[in-house]
Amino acid sequence: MTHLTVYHEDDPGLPELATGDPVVLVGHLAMTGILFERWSATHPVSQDADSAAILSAYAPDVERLCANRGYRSVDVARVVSGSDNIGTLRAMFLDEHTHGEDEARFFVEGSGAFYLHLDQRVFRIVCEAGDLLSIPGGTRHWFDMGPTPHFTAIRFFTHPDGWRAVPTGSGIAARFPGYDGSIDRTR
Ligand SMILES: CSCCC(=O)/C(O)=C/O
Ligand SMILES: [Fe+2]
Ligand code: NI
Repeated sequence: MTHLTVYHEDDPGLPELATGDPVVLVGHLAMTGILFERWSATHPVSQDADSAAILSAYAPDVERLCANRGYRSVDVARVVSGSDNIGTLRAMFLDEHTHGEDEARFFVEGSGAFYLHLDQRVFRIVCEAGDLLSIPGGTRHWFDMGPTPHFTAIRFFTHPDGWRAVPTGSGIAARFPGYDGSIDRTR
């Protein structure tokens, strides 16, 4: 299940909130301007499905979100056991950065952790299959797919040239717990 942990930016060791309750989670995210929806991720994704097959399986949802929020292109990010350059791919998103457009992602399968740095707080959201998250452009954030990544996500873009990141250079990400591929249900 999707999980939210909220920290003060200066205290990664002591979460202020940790919840897997969807109502609490959606409420907290809505208050901060983050869009979070649960879609049904019921279309099976075979090991060898290509991006076109994945986009076609979710075409109605993809078209609706593009029409409602002005996204103009999509791609599929997929990192699974056996993917090339896993270490490089994980490192690409591990430092705090921003984008000039929304970061809108739908998890078709698997999981990963987003860390959103909002004012003085860090929101850690472990996303799983069926989660749609959209973070406004300019939001400081990072993403950890974990040491043995397994996820497929549809990414929505406004800029025609796709993914572009601006590093903040803050170093904050290294002070927070990474993602080990599971959800910590003890907090
Ligand atoms: C879950 S999609 C890959 C991560 C990504 O695109 C991004 O911008 C992370 O911050
Ligand atoms: Fe990002
Ligand atoms: Ni899988």
